[in-house]
Amino acid sequence: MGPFTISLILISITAVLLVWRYLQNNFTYWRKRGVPYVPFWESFLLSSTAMKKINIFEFFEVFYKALDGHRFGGAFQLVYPIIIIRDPELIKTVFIKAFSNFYDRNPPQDEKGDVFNRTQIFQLTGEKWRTVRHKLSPAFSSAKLKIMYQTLSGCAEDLNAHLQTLCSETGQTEIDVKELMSDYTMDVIGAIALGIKCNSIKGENSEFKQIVRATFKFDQRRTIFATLEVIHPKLPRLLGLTSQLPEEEEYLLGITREAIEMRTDSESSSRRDFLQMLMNLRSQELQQRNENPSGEPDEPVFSEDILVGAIGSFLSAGLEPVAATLTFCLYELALHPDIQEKIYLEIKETKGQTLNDISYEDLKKLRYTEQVMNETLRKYPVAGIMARICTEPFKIPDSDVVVEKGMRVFVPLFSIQRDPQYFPEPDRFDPERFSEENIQKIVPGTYLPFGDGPRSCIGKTLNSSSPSSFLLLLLHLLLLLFLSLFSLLLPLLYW
Ligand code: HEM
Repeated sequence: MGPFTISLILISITAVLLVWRYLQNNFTYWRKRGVPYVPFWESFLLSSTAMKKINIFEFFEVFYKALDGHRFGGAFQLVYPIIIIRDPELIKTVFIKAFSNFYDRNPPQDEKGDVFNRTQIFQLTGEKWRTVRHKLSPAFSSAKLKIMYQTLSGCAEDLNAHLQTLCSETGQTEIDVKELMSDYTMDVIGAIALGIKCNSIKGENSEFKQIVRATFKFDQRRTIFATLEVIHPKLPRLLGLTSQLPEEEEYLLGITREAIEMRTDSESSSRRDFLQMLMNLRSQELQQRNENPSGEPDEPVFSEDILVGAIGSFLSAGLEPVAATLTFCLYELALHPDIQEKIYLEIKETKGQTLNDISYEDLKKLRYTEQVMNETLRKYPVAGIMARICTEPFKIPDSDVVVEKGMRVFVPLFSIQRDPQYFPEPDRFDPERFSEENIQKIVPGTYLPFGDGPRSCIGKTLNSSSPSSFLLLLLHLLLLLFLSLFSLLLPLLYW
C-alpha cells in the first residue's frame, strides 16, 4: 500500500468520524439539555413515510401528541434539532413580545437564487424584510383593498353566468367545487393583482393561468428543492435545481415588467389593482424625494425587485389559501343546510328582498357569515404549521432552556386549533364558537389563522376588534358566490 492510499484511507476515516461526531451531537442535543423530545429515529422514520402517507400537518400532529403535557419540546427535521412550541402563552411570547429574537421565518435566501423565490416577503429576512414590509403595508390596508374589490363584480358576473349555464342548459347538478374555486380565485387574484382578465371561469386555459398554477404548485421538484434548502439555502442552486422552471420565471417576470412599463403613463393612475397601488406609492415616494432632496430617506425607492416580489407574494400567497378556504367552507355548508339557511337569512335581512349590490360596509354587518368563515379557518387553517428562526438567543421563561441562534421554531397550529382542550368536539363544524358571547372564551394564542405579531399575514388587521382585510376579502368572495347560488337555487327552496 503506497503513501497516497494510506493518506486517502486516513482522510476518509477522519471525515467519517467527524460526520459521526456531528450527528451524535445533534441526536443527543435535546437529551443533554433535559428537554422532552421526539427521538431522532422516530422523527426520521416519520418524515420518510410522511412524504407519501400523511400530510405535513398530520406529521406535526404526531410531534404535538408525543409532547402532550409539555409547553415545548424538541424533535428533528432531517438531522437538525428543532423546537416545537405548544403552549399558547409561549406562542404569543415568540410571535409578539420576543419578536426581536424571532423575526425571520427562514435562513437568509440565496442572493443568486430565482427572483420570484428570493424576493417574496414571505422569504425575506432581517432588515430587508423590515424595509419591504414597511413599504408594502399601506397597499394592504382595508381602505386600499376596498378600492380593489370594485374590480370583483366582473368576476362574479362570469361566475353567475357560468353557474346559470351549468344548471339550465345541461341540467348538470354536480360541480367540481375545488376546480370551480381555483378558477374563481384565479380570475379574482389576476384582476386584483395585475388587472388581468384571466377568464378561467369561462373555461379559457390562458397561458397566465397555466403558468401561475404550475409555478405555485408544491410538486415533487419543489419538495426536493425545499428539502435541500433546509440543508443550506445555496445547495439547490449548486446542484442546478431552481424552485421555478426558467421558462415559468421568464414568463412571470415578463408580464410583471410589461405591466409596470404600461403603468408609467398618467392615464393608468385611475386603475384599481394592486400593481397600480404600488405604482402610486412609488410615485408619491419619488415626489417626496424630489421635493425634499436633503432629507432623502435611507431606504431605497420601490425597486423593480420589490415590485416583482410583491406581485409574486400576491400570486403565491393569494391563490391557494383563498381557493382552499372557500372550498372547505362550501364543503361544510353542503353538509350543514341549517347553516346555509342562516347565512341566507342574514344576507336577506341586511339587504332586504333584492340580494344585490351588497357594499363593502355591509360585509361588516354579516356577523354570522363571518363566524362561518372564522370556523372554516379554525378547522382548516391554510398555514397549519408556522415557522420562525431564532435570530438572537432566547431563554424560555420559567425554564433553564435557552433557544440558540439559528434554531428552527415550529408552531403546530393545525393541531392546536383542533385540540379538544381549547376547542371542545374539534371535528364538529360549529360557527357558534365565534358568537359574541363565546368568542371571549377562546384562549389567546390558540386561534391564529393569519399568524400573529409583526410577521403575521400582511392582510391581518392589528386591531383585534376589526376583521382582517383578507377575512373581508374571503367574505366578499363568499358573498358573491352565494348571490350566484341563491339567485339560482334558493328561490326554489325559500320563496
Ligand atoms: C385565506 C386567506 C389567507 C390566510 C388564511 C393567510 C394566512 C397567512 C399566514 C398564517 C401567514 C403566516 C403568518 C405568520 O407566520 O405569523 C401569512 C403570511 C403572509 N400572507 Fe397571508 N393569508 C391569506 C391570504 C393572503 C393573501 C390574499 C395575500 C396577498 C398578498 C397574503 C399575503 C401574505 C404575505 C405577504 C405573508 C408574509 C408576511 C411576512 O412575512 O411579513 N395572504 N398568511
